[in-house]
Amino acid sequence: MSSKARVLLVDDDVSLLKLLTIRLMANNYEVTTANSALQALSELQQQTFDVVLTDLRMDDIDGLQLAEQIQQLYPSLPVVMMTAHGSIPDAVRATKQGIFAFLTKPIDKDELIDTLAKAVRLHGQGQSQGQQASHSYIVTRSASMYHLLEQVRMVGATDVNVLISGASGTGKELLARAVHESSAVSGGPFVAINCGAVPAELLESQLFGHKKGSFTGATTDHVGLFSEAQNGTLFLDEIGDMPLNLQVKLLRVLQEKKIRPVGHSEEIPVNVRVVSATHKDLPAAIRDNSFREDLYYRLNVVNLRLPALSERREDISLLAHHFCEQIAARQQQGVKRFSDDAMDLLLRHDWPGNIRQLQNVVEQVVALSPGVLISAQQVAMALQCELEASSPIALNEAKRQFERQYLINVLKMVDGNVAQAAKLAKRNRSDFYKLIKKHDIDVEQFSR
Ligand SMILES: Nc1ncnc2c1ncn2[C@@H]1O[C@H](COP(=O)(O)OP(=O)(O)OP(=O)(O)O)[C@@H](O)[C@H]1O
Repeated sequence: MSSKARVLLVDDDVSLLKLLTIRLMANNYEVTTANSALQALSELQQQTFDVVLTDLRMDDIDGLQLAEQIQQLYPSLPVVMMTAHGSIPDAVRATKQGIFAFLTKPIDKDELIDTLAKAVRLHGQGQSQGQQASHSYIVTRSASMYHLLEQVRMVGATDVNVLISGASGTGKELLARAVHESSAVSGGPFVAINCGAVPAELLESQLFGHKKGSFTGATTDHVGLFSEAQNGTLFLDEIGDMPLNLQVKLLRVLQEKKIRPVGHSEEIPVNVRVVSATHKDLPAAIRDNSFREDLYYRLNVVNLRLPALSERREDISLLAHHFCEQIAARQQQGVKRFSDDAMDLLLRHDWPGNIRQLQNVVEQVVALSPGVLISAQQVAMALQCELEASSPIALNEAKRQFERQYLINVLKMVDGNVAQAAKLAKRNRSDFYKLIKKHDIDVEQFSR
């Protein structure tokens, strides 16, 4: 993203727009112009800004009404108002409305630059309207997310365990990082594990470590993730998938703040903040006895619920633009933009896969758009592909995919040693070889 502060300049006097643009660009601002309040509101949907500089008197919607809208939609975005000489009553009204400052025309160059610099610095510490200073990587303009980030800031000051709930792709890992960043252990490591993606029999050693020779495949000592996260945060994603026997062990670790690596006789003290997340309904899992109630209360001292993207539609355009900027920065290209029709399609979509799905769609359309402007047709095609990709697959195909992933996970754990992998999977070696062959897996890639 650009390091220049971004100004949205609004005036229906085109010659003044030109003059101020030159002045601001000469002072290292990135300027976008709008010759009406309506155009300004449309720019605000497409892009992020650090400050809005607007004229008071305009034809359709005047500067005060525009400021009112901005305050409702982007409460942290400062507005600086330009007024004609003599219109002080309006200007006073403007200050009362919480407008950052007013400048009297003809605009004094030094006062202009000075005021804008203060606005950018003081309001949002240089963050754009979609972001909050302390969580600059969480892009949002939604009131419910601001509320959530405020809760993150508050729990950050404590050392309580936090459970994040939310559908897949809503940003649970990002929020867990935000908890870590705002905590007293932010200088320590942030270590994440997806409890659902590791075979149950290996999860214990992944978490607590093991001693060489403590089980088949344990060819070296292994430092577990709790030790890796010492004096930092351990993020247990998909905690609802943790097997019951391990839930008991985890509960003990949380109570006693000590771990016992597999095969070790001694316990090791640990100082780790645990943040966990799930897309499952844990109270329902407690009712059907697949999740322990005592562990639930230990983990869920504070619950942070991430809303689905469809519950914060005001974030769609902002996130879409944010992802375009990320791609541009990564590929060192100019930023592509959505046509109005294309944005309309994004705004009307339901996003069952949430932000991750939006990110995929933006990646696709940016890659396939020949010009700077992304068309509605391209968005429609990408959404159709996503729909096809997310339609349920046949049971046989699902089994095949699971089996393949299982084999890969087990082989990874034992650095590609087929004999050990076969033992872990409780299969004889030749059966295991047949499975590897069936799935066309290259074992070599797992050996160190
Ligand atoms: N508010 C946000 N601002 C910017 N990027 C976001 C935001 N929320 C999510 N993302 C991005 O969307 C992607 C998905 O987010 P993340 O992995 O945190 O979701 P998740 O809920 O943990 O997903 P899953 O349940 O599939 O593990 C990531 O690339 C993340 O960086």
